[in-house]
Amino acid sequence: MRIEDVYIWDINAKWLGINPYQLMENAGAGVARVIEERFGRDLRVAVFSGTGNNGGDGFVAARHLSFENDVTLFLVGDEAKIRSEEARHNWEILKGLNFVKIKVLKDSAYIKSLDLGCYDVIVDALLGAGTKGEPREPIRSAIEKINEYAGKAKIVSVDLPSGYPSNVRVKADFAVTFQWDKEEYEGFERVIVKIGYPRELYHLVGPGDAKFALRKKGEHKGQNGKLLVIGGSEDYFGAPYLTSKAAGYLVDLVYLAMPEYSAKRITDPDVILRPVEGRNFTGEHLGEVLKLAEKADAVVIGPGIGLAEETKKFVREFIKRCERPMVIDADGLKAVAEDLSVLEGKTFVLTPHAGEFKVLFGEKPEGSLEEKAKLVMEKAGQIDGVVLLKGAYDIISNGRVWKYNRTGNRGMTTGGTGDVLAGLVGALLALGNGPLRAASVGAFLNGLAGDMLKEELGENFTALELAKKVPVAVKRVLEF
Ligand SMILES: NC(=O)C1=CN([C@@H]2O[C@H](COP(=O)(O)OP(=O)(O)OC[C@H]3O[C@@H](n4cnc5c(N)ncnc54)[C@H](O)[C@@H]3O)[C@@H](O)[C@H]2O)[C@H](O)CC1
Ligand SMILES: [K+]
Repeated sequence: MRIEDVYIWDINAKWLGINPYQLMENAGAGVARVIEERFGRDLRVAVFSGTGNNGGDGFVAARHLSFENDVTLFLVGDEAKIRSEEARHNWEILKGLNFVKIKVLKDSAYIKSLDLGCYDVIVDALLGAGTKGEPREPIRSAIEKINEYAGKAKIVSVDLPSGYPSNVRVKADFAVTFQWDKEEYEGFERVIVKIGYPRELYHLVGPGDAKFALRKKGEHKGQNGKLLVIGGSEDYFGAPYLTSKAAGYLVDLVYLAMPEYSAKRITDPDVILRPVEGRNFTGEHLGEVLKLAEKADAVVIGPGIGLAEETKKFVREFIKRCERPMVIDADGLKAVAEDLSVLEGKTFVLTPHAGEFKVLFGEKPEGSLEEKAKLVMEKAGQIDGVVLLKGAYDIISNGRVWKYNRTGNRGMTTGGTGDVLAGLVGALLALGNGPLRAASVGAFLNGLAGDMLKEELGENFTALELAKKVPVAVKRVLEF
């Protein structure tokens, strides 16, 4: 688990109804419990809190410790800067207590002259996962002051030693970190306390994942993703259009390569058409379409592309030569099913429904969510890529972990929602997300748009309406 997962889990926990106050209470209580387990009671404790949630954990720990210990809380910084509701809530409680002494150290002048010689334990709740760069004043002076007592007082850091990973960091005896160890942490002992996360959070895709996936990379045109959609045939033009329309809400530029025979049916200015000669894709189009892919950040291939032998060969040849992350969807999956080796060394997401999964891997996913997830994980591992199995609960795996998405409703069975999904996954790849996150968040947004449509129209809506609902779903996520 990485530090970034902390924020994703917190948002997803909130989405499950676990509020940040509970997490902070459990975090602070955990710190207090470990301190008393390790050092006993009747301690003289100095808690140093910053103005972020790391400090908030310190407020909670100070309150819990005050029950059987002598506690002084040093707020380092301006109390007006205490940011989150849950930290402020715990600060206000502390200010109302006589049995916790509070000293506000607004700037480093007050810190340099501090004498901490009388304390048995010093709690470092200055900086945590929200640290950016070298510690700035007055936090920096507080870190240096605490370090004067390393080896004399016991020093316990909340979540991580403040200042980590810079060299100006608290010399803690250990850190009490939350729920799980983080792969970025090293060089200090960690004691892990759980703060109430359910197992669900390992697997459930939520607004936390989506918020991270939707971060815009740059301000200039084209920096926020360019997607190439390859699809359409003499029989279908709607599918690749839906894919392109949906993607257009997330990335700057969408190019749609399709046979000119059906391309003339597309008049939407949001989609940049790149028609190819004839009625279906064939090997003769390979060179020009690979060139188009070079100018894109990601590719979706398959929607409405048809099952002509020549076309399936084109699809396999294209995949073999394409150097961009790809979504392979719909008829493209059937082309790939005939020779999975074309996927070797590629970055890709396959987006089968149960029937296409069977065509690809020879067995239909059956049984409980976990049983299906294990099968998806096994197959994704075999082809070393990401498989998004669409269903009432979408299941996503990269062969090592598995996620599931539970947004969406029966209205999504209408034709074309898979095309919309492929567009969202492709767009998220083009925004720079890895295939697991792109597939997971694509499924989440697709279903969320469907749920928002259902609120308005009931369960009868078209895929084009679904595509047009994407920006509202994105807005809902960013406001969460
Ligand atoms: N799920 C969990 O693990 C939980 C963790 N909790 C605690 O929350 C902190 C993260 O809180 P956050 O507010 O995001 O950030 P910090 O408190 O770490 O710091 C932000 C604070 O500090 C200022 N700041 C940032 N960088 C610097 C710097 N280099 N120098 C000086 N000041 C800096 C910034 O302006 C903010 O004011 C996590 O570590 C846990 O302790 C939750 O309480 C419970 C769930
Ligand atoms: K800390």
